[in-house]
Amino acid sequence: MAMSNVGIPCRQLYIDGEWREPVKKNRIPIINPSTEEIIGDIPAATSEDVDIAVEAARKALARDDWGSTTGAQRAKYLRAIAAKVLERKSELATLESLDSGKTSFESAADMDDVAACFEYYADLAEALDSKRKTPVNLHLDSFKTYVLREPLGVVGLITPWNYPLLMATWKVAPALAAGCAAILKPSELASITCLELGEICREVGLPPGALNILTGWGPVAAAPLSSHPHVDKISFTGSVPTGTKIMTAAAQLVKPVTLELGGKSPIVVFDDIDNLDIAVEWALFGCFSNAGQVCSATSRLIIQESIASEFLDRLLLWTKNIKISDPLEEDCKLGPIVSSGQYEKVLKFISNAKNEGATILYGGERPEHLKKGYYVQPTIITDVNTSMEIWKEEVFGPVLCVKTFKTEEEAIELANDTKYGLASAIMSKDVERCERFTKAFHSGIIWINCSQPTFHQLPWGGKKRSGFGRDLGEWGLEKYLNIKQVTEYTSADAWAFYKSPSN
Ligand SMILES: NC(=O)C1=CN([C@@H]2O[C@H](COP(=O)(O)OP(=O)(O)OC[C@H]3O[C@@H](n4cnc5c(N)ncnc54)[C@H](O)[C@@H]3O)[C@@H](O)[C@H]2O)C=CC1
Ligand code: BAL
Ligand code: NA
Repeated sequence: MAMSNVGIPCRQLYIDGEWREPVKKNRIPIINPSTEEIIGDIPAATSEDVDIAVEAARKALARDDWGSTTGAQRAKYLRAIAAKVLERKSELATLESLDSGKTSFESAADMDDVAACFEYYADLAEALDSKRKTPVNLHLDSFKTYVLREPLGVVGLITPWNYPLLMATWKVAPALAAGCAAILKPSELASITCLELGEICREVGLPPGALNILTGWGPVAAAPLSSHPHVDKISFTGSVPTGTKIMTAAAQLVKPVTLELGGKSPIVVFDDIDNLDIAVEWALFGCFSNAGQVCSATSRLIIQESIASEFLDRLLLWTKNIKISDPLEEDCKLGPIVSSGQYEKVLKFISNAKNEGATILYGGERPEHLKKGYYVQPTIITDVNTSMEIWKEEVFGPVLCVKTFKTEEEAIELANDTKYGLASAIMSKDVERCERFTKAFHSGIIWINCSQPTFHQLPWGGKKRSGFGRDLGEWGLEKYLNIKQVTEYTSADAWAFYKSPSN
């Protein structure tokens, strides 16, 4: 097994620019999914800590050192954070792998993306200064009007474990760029790197309270954010049931939410593709990267009947070639599932599929050479029908289900046959067909001749049960801004709607 000499830092909650022990002093063990061993612990916040953090955030907004900053000043903090992430890249990537089971390659790529995302929102923060006040010309002599873009206020950012620091960054970077004060609640299954973000913020001198980081159990440490009267918005990435709870709690206060939830995304492969292996690799990457724990994973392969048999043969060869190992081992391409709970859940999906009559073409079990750790073989399931659970529900593991089609109409019907609407992919060399599918797919993200490449300049989010609102790009910044109209009466004349008593 690959050994790591990176120590797990022991941290407290990051509140008001300092490390603070949680009021109830509880901690949660950190489990390395590759060894099943406890490798440290994280603080477990409760509603008492949430109250303290919200108060710190409110004070930060009221103080000049954060509340009156220009975008250019905030950009300096964001760039300093990006630089520190890169400085600590190798250590942070190892911590991410130890905590979540991500392969070292994927963790390192995440850290690059984290730094690039902070840099990107630094640019947008600077650009905000010239857009902060936009005059609107009504062509009236008696009125002067303009629109202000202001920070929305205190925002609660609740994030998952599949890309722990990256998903946090997708929310933290734009929230800080906008000038909000934020409370980040990462997943209890993988919080280490998010706590290190606290240390980085402390080191770069981010004003106290601008970002607070509370680790802990969702219902205890995150739910109070959704129902807190002084939290102005929730941005969430995670499961549909939790998203529903957050929206329900927030609705009581008419608090805006952004929800980035699950998916069961299709990848449609046509027989006109030039190169089978290239398409096979995208299908593989689309469902097995990050061990399939990707909200946008293209976990339904919809393949044209005429090439199905040849395609599946190649897919099988490529799948057998995937190195499954401790995520820190060189060339590892598939690490463990994040936790025992998620591991059991994935295996249950596979056994349910079998019981419902599907065929496990490959995988479906623990790899023989790995006796410990939450490892699942990359799994390909055929003989699937559209009423089966495996066709309908998000697995969040390396499990691909396959269906064939004959006509374009059938393909699009199968692709959209889902309650989710996050992403859709098409593989075809017919440009017009790709355009037709781009229009016909019911989702927020379309991939043409690829699956999963994600760029922080582009909007990220879905429709239907995959949620609403967008992370990333300029859309990811807008949602942390309050749009305020200002209307000034500039005439010296009376308004003269009422009859003046002095006449
Ligand atoms: N869209 C995505 O990227 C993700 C989807 N999922 C889906 O969710 C399934 C379950 O994974 P979980 O870790 O249990 O997801 P989850 O949705 O429960 O967890 C995500 C975040 O929500 C928090 N949370 C939990 N209960 C909460 C509550 N009542 N109020 C506010 N926040 C709460 C958690 O602490 C965590 O920070 C996965 O199998 C997968 O299908 C999970 C992670 C990411
Ligand atoms: N590609 C990362 C997006 C996600 O799984 O949330
Ligand atoms: Na962990």
